[in-house]
Amino acid sequence: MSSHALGATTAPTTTATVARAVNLTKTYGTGDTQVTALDAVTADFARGEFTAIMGPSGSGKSTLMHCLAGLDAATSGSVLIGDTDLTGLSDKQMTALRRDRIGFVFQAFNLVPTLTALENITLPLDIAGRKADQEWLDSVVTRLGLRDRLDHRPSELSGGQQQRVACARALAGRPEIIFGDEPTGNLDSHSSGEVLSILRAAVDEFGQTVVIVTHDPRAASYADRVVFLADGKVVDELRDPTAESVLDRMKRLDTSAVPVTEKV
Ligand SMILES: Nc1ncnc2c1ncn2[C@@H]1O[C@H](COP(=O)(O)OP(=O)(O)OP(=O)(O)O)[C@@H](O)[C@H]1O
Repeated sequence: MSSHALGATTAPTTTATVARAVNLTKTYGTGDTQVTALDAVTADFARGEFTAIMGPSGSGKSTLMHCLAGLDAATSGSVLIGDTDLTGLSDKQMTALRRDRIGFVFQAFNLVPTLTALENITLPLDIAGRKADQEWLDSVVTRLGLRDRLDHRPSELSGGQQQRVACARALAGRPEIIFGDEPTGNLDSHSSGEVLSILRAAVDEFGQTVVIVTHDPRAASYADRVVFLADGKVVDELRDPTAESVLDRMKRLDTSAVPVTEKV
């Protein structure tokens, strides 16, 4: 690993908060069928921190992540990535922001089947017309154990290897923040552990900021902080989680819990 990569900070902005949701509300539908997916959520995500978002099914986890990542627009409230308020950005500006400043890891890997692992990793940079920082790319590929897999197509890789390629793709452009929507949802426990260790290392060794949605207390235990949602509200937060402490909070998570948005 090059000293270039170790301890590198990647975010060009000056604030310690990389992503911020302020009073974020998202409703679907109207009238009797209206659903409030997010109910005035305020949450900060600090640079160099790994956060897991948890909560019962339907509590708004994916909606929150999609709004934070500029994949979905909130009904009211705002989202900031660094110093940029996403509210009011044009589609073109939003596309450029997602491409240049955000990395994604999805449950379904989302690799292009006809491209090699290396071509998949550099695809977002190629589309953006940006040249890969070769030293950075080398350290990411080595750290993720993909050096001898770069010529393989996704169908020639295991699920865990495919997700490692997706992690490398997310890291390649040195984004300000990486979002993972159940990134281990399709993996066995061994491959899950590998991918989570990589996301952990991205924070510890590369200075990245990572936010994942997960249902798995063991996955959440890799994070520095767990934010719990229920009924579209932030209802709890846990620092330095263990699988046991997360499971315990999940059991106690009651939809009537008092929101503690001010803590987040
Ligand atoms: N496109 C949509 N149209 C209507 N309602 C939606 C839509 N997307 C989400 N919802 C509703 O918003 C609420 C929050 O959904 P969301 O997917 O964010 O929850 P979640 O916590 O991620 O759930 P899960 O753990 O099951 O994935 C749910 O009641 C859901 O039914």
